[in-house]
Amino acid sequence: MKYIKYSNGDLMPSLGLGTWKSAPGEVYKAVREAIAIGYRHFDCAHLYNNEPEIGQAFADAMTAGEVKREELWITSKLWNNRHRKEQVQPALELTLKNLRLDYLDLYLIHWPIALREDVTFPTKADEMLSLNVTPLTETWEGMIAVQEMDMALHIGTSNFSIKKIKELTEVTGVKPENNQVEMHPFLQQNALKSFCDAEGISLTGYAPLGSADRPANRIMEGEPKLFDNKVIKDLAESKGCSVAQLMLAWAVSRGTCTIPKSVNPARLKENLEAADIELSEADLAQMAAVNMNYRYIKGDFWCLPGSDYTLENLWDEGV
Ligand SMILES: NC(=O)C1=CN([C@@H]2O[C@H](COP(=O)(O)OP(=O)(O)OC[C@H]3O[C@@H](n4cnc5c(N)ncnc54)[C@H](OP(=O)(O)O)[C@@H]3O)[C@@H](O)[C@H]2O)C=CC1
Ligand SMILES: O=C1CO[C@H](CO)[C@@H](O)[C@@H]1O
Repeated sequence: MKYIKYSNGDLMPSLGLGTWKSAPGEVYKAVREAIAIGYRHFDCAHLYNNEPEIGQAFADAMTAGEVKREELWITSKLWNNRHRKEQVQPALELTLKNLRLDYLDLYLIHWPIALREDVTFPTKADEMLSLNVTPLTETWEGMIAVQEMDMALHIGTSNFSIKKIKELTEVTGVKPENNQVEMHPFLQQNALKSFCDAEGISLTGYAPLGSADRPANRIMEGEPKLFDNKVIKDLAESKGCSVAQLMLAWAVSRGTCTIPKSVNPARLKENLEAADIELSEADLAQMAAVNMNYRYIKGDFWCLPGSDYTLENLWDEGV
């Protein structure tokens, strides 16, 4: 396993397990199996509605002596309807209770979007809060406070643009330590990566395999398919690995972290083993050429008519 080093020396395993869409009833088994075969990094979120079951799996694995808390890297995310400064601590307390933990390794602001407290997913503009009313810098101050209380050892953002990261840093003087964004061979995030590399901010890539199990209404007809790409397929064949493994090895080789989701024992193993596949400069150059800045999770679901959220001010620097 490769690791990403934080400024205090903490090490985040470069490959972790995603848990969005891992359904209650199956996520417990998946997490136990993952721990048993060597996963040590788990990506969670309040939104995923499965933190209690994941917490049970952590607790049982620790009781069984399979792993110690300090050997695990556990990330979770603040949902959009708890963006007021004073809401951050109670939101994190609930996540910690559900996950049966005393602290998180990393806590992220899930989206640069603010919602009314009683709304999980908005269907109309008046369920959203303008960033002029609930600015991201206010949410970030709440995140800084929970880090100071050691409830989260590290804090960061998700789905944040360069512009929004700069704004947080300029206003509060505290830089996010990690930004989690969609990233895979079709969306290589080169500008964001150069910025984060220069600033010492680690990047985690979500949907590293293209998120084929996302809700059907989020799948565009005719969208490009990573698993059908000839360059990726040929290179995987020449390396003697699967297409999924090549994409994960690519993410790890370029110094980013990747969090593929699976609830299938064979694929859990296949994905974990990808972290140890070495790619040459020539392999990386071939993969670089596959980029098409294609985003599967478009964020258009936030852009409700009458709200002040648009795709332009969500992504700032473009897709
Ligand atoms: N911060 C954010 O806004 C977001 C964060 N995320 C995080 O990122 C994680 C990963 O992204 P996600 O959207 O789940 O999508 P992924 O790109 O990880 O794809 C998951 C799909 O790929 C399948 N799969 C897994 N391994 C393989 C393999 N080796 N070969 C072929 N198919 C495979 C899974 O099926 P099966 O389970 O049956 O193996 C599932 O259908 C999430 O689970 C979540 O933790 C995701 C989206 C947004
Ligand atoms: O992590 C996530 C999973 O899916 C959600 C959408 O349905 C996203 O909002 C979110 O970022």
